[in-house]
Amino acid sequence: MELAPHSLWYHEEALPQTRLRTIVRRLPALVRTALKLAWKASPADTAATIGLNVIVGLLGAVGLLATTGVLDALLTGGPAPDRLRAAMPALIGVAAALTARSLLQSTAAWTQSRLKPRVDRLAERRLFELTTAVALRAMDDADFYDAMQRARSRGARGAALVVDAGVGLITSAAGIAAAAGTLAVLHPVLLPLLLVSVLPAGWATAHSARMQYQVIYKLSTSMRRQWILSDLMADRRPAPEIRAFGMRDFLLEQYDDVARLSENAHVDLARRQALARFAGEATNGVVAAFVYAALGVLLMAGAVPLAIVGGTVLAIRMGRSSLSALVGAANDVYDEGLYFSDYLDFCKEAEHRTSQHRLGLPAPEFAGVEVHEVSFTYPGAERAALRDISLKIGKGEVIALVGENGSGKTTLAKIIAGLYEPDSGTVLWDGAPLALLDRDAVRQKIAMIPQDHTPWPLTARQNITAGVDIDDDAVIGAAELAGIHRTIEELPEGYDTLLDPRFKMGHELSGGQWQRVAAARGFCRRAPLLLCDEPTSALDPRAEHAFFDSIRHFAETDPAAPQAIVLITHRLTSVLMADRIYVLAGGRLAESGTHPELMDLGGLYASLFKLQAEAYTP
Ligand SMILES: Nc1ncnc2c1ncn2[C@@H]1O[C@H](COP(=O)(O)OP(=O)(O)OP(=O)(O)O)[C@@H](O)[C@H]1O
Repeated sequence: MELAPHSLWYHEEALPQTRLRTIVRRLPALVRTALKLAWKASPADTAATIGLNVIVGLLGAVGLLATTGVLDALLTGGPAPDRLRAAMPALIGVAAALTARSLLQSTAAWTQSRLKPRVDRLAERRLFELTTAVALRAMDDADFYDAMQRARSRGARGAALVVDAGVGLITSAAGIAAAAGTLAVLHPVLLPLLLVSVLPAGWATAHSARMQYQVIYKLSTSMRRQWILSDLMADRRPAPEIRAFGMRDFLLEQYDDVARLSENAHVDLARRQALARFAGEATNGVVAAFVYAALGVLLMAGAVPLAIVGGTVLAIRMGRSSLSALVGAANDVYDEGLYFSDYLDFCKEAEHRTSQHRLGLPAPEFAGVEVHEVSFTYPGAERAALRDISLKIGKGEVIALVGENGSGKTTLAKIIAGLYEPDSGTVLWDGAPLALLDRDAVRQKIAMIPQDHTPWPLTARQNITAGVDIDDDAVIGAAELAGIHRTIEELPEGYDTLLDPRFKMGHELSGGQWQRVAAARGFCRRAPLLLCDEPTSALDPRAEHAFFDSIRHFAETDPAAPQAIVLITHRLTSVLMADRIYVLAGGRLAESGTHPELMDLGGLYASLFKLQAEAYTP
């Protein structure tokens, strides 16, 4: 399979939200949102950081005015000792203002650096609250996946960086206000000149940030693919297959393809950014020279008294550095704001895709599930995975879903479990439409042994309880039922053994053993409806037989046993005892009935069954 056409991994479309004007308009809202997040993370540190930085700015003005006072006293006529004596109070003022400024600056830096990890954690936590709650369908949507990747890789970190830049913006604004106040007293005409002098560099940095964001946006799919390939090449699970199939060169080629795309885009970006910087710096130098020349002319023309000259120069320098800091901070807010906007947009979209159905609760007694004319198509898929499916699962029944690969069995099970919402048709739980019920309450009534179970990097016990508070007896009971109790007991730390060899003391299980752990996780739930999606595909025949025997025994004897079981399997001998068998073909319901009825029908089921039976006949 060829996986590398660039159009698949590279977004060519325009990025309207990166226009400078749009972003400048969004700046206040971005800073406000980031500061709200900072406040939530730590009100004390946020208040201290902003308050201290504003005071630092004001102390700068006090220092400037005091310096002008010192110069004024020193440059006035009279004997030197008298001038020095007259300058003393202002000199003490300068020293006090500078010392207090430095101390407060260090304290502000400390409180600000305490904020960052807190905001980081809060933003990331929010992201994962949403990624674990969005409707499963969103996870199949490539656009949503890209947005999630952008929010994860840069966006969440952007929150703390926007907070930092926002604080920088406030700090430099306070510095400018201080310098502007001082300049207004000394010579106000210099202020607009200063503003003009920093604009070229400001434009250059904002422009290059925008170019960088555009490249990262366009590369987001290719970067995601690059990470996936990097993970595959440096992970232990695919390692045997890579070697056995000699896939190394092929994978490296695939990697080169996307990595080179990224490399070329970044090299080109570096060139364009350098050009923008050169242009900005060159213009900036010319404008700065003009500003100082204008000041020189004013001084020579005697427009400003000599005593004010020193203070004016210092105020210009302070104003200029504060303005550069302001442009820098605004640029950082803009730069990080682009990523933070991605994060905020993703959170909004994810909230939108998180369905909260809280209109009612499913009845405490399980009465049954009815699927009525359900159709479903995966996002971006051309063909429907399910078309007009209707079936019933009654209390006390074992229902089997069979059919060839891709016929829609797993999709149907996920719809019954409420993991996907059908495009049309309804699923009725105890007579009530699933869409109107409280999702969490419904999910507590369902246990699932999925086909694609996850080997969680947790202990054996946690792999079975899946985070639910369940007593040891129930855990052991479920493990016994799944036939994995003895294996777990023999592990070095028993149920407390970490099941992941990537960590020290971690232990690996075989494929069949993992499947039994997944089954134990399903049994442990003690839910009225148990959905088993090929629960024995990795088990040997003896184990498979024992597995179904123990489920039957469990269902007949244990009050905590499921009241209905849906079994998906390709081993048709396992469904002989089912109360009803539904046969799917190409997403449609082809046949239904008991085993004898379907055999009499002589249709798809009968032919599949005979085919399997023949395979065991010499
Ligand atoms: N996440 C997905 N996104 C898009 N299409 C999907 C997704 N999962 C399954 N499909 C498609 O939906 C159809 C039904 O798949 P499903 O997994 O339900 O079949 P199945 O009967 O369980 O197959 P198998 O016996 O191989 O497990 C298939 O054509 C498959 O390609």
